[in-house]
Amino acid sequence: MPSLQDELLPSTPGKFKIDHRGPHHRHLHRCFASTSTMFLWALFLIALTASYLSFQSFIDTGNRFITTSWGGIQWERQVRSSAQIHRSGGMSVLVTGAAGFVGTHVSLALKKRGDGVVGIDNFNNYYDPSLKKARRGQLQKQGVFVVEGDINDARLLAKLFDVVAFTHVMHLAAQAGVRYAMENPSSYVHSNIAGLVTLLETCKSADPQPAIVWASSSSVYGLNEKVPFSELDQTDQPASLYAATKKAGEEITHTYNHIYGLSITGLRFFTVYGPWGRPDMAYFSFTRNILQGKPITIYRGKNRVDLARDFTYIDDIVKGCVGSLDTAGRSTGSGGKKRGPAPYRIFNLGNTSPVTVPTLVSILERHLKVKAKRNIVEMPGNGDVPFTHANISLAKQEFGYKPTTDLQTGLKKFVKWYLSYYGYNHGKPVN
Ligand SMILES: O=C(O)[C@H]1O[C@H](OP(=O)(O)OP(=O)(O)OC[C@H]2O[C@@H](n3ccc(=O)[nH]c3=O)[C@H](O)[C@@H]2O)[C@H](O)[C@@H](O)[C@H]1O
Repeated sequence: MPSLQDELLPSTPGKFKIDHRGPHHRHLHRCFASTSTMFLWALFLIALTASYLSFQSFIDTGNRFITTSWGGIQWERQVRSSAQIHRSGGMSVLVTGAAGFVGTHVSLALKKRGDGVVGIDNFNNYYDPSLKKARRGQLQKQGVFVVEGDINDARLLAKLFDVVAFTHVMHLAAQAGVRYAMENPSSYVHSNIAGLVTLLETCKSADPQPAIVWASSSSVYGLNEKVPFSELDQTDQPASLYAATKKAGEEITHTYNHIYGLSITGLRFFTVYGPWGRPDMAYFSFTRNILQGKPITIYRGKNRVDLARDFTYIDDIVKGCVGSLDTAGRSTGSGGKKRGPAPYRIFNLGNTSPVTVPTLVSILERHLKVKAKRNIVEMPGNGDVPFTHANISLAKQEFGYKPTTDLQTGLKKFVKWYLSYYGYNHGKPVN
C-alpha cells in the first residue's frame, strides 16, 4: 500500500535515481520529501501566480487608461492649439461629426479663413471607417484636431468646454441614411435624439453658451406635396424614422432655445453630394457598381414616375453652413439660465433644381465612360419619398445663400476625386 508521502511525491524513476547520485541530490530529495515543505512550496507557487495575475490586470487597466482617446496634458494642448483663432473677429467652433462628409469640408473651410476648429467624431462603422480616417488625415494636415469620442459622452463634452470657450458649435454628428433606419432603428435614437440632448445639455450649462448650427434634413418634409418645399410648410408627415428623428431634433432644439436661451439654427440639407462623400449614398454606390460592372438598382415611384432629388453640391452646402455660423446671433443664457430671447432659425439648403435618378445615372455614365447595368424596381416602402425640391429664399435673404454648382459639374468633380482616391481598383472602366 503506498504511503501518503508516496502519493504526494512523483514516483518517477528519474527522481529516485537522483537520490543515489550524491549528497546534494540526497538533500534535495529530503527537502521535497517533507510534506510540510511541499505545502509551503505550494503556497509559494499559488502566491506567485496570484501576484502575477494581479500585476497583469494592473497593466491592462493601466493600458486602458493610457490608451483612452481623450484627456491628459498633451491632449489638452492639441485641443487648445486647434481652437486657436487666427483672424480678427474669428470664432472657435466645435464641429461634431468632423470626420464625416460635411463635417470635414466645413472644418477645412473654417480653418482656412482663420477660425479655431476642434472636431469630435466617433468613427463608427456605418460605412468604411478608413474613409473617415483619411478625411481626418486631411484635417490634421491643416491643423484641425479631431477628438475620437461620442456626443453621448457628457464627460468628454464638458471637458472640451472646460478647455476651450467655444463660441459656436457646428453639430453634424448623426446617424444618416434614410433606408438604414429600418435595419437599425436604435442607432438613430442614440445619435440623433440622445446624442443631441447630451450636446444641448452641455451647451446650455457652458459659460459663455455657444451658438448652435446643426444639420436637420430635407426628409422632414416627408410626404409634403406642395413644391418647392418651404420652411413654412407643415412637416408632420415623416416617411422614415430618420426623418422623424430629425424632426424631433427641430422640436428639441426649440425647447432649449425657449428655456435656456440657446441660439439655434437648423439646416435642412437636400441630398448633399461631392468629393469625399458618403459611400452609402446612391451617386457613390452607383459609381462603384458601374465601375465594377455590377448592376445598380434604380427605384421608381408609383405609376412609373421617376424619383427626383434636389441634389446639392458640397461647396454650396459649406457656404450655407459658414453663412449660418456668421449670422447665428448670440445665445443669451449663462449657467443654465436664460437672460432673454435668442434666435431660433431653420433654413433649407438645397439647389432648387431637382433631377431624376435615371438622369443622375446618365450623367455618371458619361463621366465614367461606362454603361450602367440598370435594374429598375418599384420603390419599396422603405422610407423613401418621391421627390424633394427646396425653396431657398429664406437662406438667400438671411445670408445671401446662392448655390452655383449644377449636378453635371458637381458629379464631374466627384468622379475625378473618386478615381484619384480609389483608382480603378474598384473596377475596370470599359472603353
Ligand atoms: O436630403 C436629405 O436629408 C437626405 O439625403 C440623402 O437621402 P436620399 O435623398 O435618400 O439620398 P440617396 O440615398 O443618395 O438616394 C437618392 C435617390 O436615389 C434613390 N436610390 C437610392 C439607392 C438605390 O439603390 N437606388 C435608388 O434608386 C433613392 O430612392 C433616392 O431617390 C441622405 O442619404 C440622407 O442622409 C439625408 O441627408
